[in-house]
Amino acid sequence: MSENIIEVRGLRTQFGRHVVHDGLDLDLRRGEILGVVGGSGTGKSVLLRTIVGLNQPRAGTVRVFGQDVGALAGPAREALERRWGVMFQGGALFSSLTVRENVEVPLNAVPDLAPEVRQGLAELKVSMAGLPWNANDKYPSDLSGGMKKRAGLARALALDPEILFLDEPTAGLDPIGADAFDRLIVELRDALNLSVFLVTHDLDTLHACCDRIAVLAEKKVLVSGTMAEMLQVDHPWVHEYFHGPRARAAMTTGRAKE
Ligand SMILES: Nc1ncnc2c1ncn2[C@@H]1O[C@H](COP(=O)(O)OP(=O)(O)OP(=O)(O)O)[C@@H](O)[C@H]1O
Repeated sequence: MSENIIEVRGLRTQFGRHVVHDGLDLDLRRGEILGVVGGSGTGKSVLLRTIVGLNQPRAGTVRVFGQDVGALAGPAREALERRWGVMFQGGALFSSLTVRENVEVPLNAVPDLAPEVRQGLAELKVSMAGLPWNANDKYPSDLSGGMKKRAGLARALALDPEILFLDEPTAGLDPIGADAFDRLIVELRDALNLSVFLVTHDLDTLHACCDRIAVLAEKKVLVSGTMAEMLQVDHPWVHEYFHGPRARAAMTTGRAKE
């Protein structure tokens, strides 16, 4: 079995009196694409943000590459953070910067990088994310939703991460755009040896991309496993999710064949 590169144990997160996670355990294995699903508000995005250290848990540990994220500070924490890239919902781009400049932002942290090298690296990532050359000089307001997501992906790839976190990458895309994005995720994983933590509601993405699925419910990861294993789970929400009409459509037709 592959090594766990993320291990979340006994995680508790809460905002005021609202407990989002309680006793949550989760693993991400090296090289896999893990789909994280769950009803609205079950804490998928909060889990992503907690793993990357943007949200402070009340209890539990998050270990990435064997290191306790919460216990690291300063240069050690920055070095760990350079090993992952995050694509937030909607791309979370700086509106006053062009696409290339957005992708250059993480590269600014690399010491002694000549401006033309930084620019060239940013352009390479823009192209790897499947954007045309002329997208480099565009501002986020000039981009379609799908292009914004690709620009966000390019920025997440800027520092050659080993782990890619994707928050609802296909939300709001048309079926053809979403299918292309699914294929891009798999191609990038294969080409760059990435491990991918992918928050999604998209059943087609689960079928097309994910090696394993983790279901968030009842404040924890209720079950995790392959799609075949999910289909055997008889918890009411899990059963409805994986056997409902949309699930049947995703299983029998798939977006690519629509
Ligand atoms: N900064 C915050 N302050 C207070 N509450 C928050 C904060 N961030 C998230 N929450 C709450 O935590 C819960 C989980 O939010 P989260 O965005 O993780 O859900 P989700 O599973 O990603 O939902 P969706 O599928 O709708 O995007 C929600 O009830 C949300 O309102």
